[in-house]
Amino acid sequence: MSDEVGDVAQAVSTGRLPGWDRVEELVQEAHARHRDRAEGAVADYIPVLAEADPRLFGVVVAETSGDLHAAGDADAAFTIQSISKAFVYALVCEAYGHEVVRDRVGVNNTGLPFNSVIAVELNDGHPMNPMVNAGAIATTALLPGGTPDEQWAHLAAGLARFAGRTLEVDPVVYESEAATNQRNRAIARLLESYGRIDADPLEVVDVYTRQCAIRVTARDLAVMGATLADGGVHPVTGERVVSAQVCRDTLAVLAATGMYERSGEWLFEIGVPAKSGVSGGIVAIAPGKGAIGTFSPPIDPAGNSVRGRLATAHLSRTLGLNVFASAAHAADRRTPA
Ligand SMILES: NC(=O)CC[C@H](N)C(=O)O
Repeated sequence: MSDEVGDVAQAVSTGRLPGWDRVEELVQEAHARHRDRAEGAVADYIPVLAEADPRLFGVVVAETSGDLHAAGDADAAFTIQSISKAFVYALVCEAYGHEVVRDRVGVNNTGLPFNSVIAVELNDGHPMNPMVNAGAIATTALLPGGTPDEQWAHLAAGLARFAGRTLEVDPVVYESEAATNQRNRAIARLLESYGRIDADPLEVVDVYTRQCAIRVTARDLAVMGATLADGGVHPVTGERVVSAQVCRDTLAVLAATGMYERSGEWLFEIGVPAKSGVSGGIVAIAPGKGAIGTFSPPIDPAGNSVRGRLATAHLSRTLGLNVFASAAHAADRRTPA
């Protein structure tokens, strides 16, 4: 029996996975083991992101009980970037429900980079995937509100409920991206040309650019993710942010598409739904248990933080978070020792 399968067997009899008794130590270990990794490069296509300190590295686990465990630069602020897509998606699902969002935005991986224009063309203008730019822009366009300001207010209030605190926009990152986001504007115009966006595309891109510039910490990401893990109830404030069904739908989409064209590899190796952003954040969600928030600016070619991936993999393995591990356990029970 493999260690992991053995851990799950023990968990079934004790009600708690063994790693959780050492969670504090394991978070420190995940940080210490990967602190000195030098692979990856800081994103520079948004000019100001290139100034990020590549040594920053924070790791936080938030349990659905509200207990938090942090190591390293857990409170360093950075812009949420694409991780906003997961939480805005949840807000839009909450407003319109499963069918509407599935039909308008889609739930499949495009298999192409997050800012691909070809992906839109290949699918008759259907964005397909809410976790890449085209789909996220189409999702933001659906936010409740009659004006961009009202839509922004809905978005900002929703993300604040996920975080349990008010989140600010980083004006420098917002300006830097707003001045250089011609590609996202082109994607929005393309969606418009296919009749996939009803609102003014440039106004939608402005709200989208602002949502990407919201400042968070690894601690915020862990807590926001733990709210999804907890069926939509914030583990610290106790507030219901979205319904349990919305969490289920959002986690399914993250599993399929949250790590861009590496989503399959991520699920295969690490086994938890997750979302990353180009500034170096990752949130990984263990349904019913909690979430891991990591931050470290150097990213791989797909746009996923290198140290964040390694730390999340370590914690998923040692805490027994892989959502498919119970299948291994079921098989093991039927195999005579
Ligand atoms: N992958 C990302 O984090 C991309 C977000 C970035 N704001 C963009 O639209 O290009």
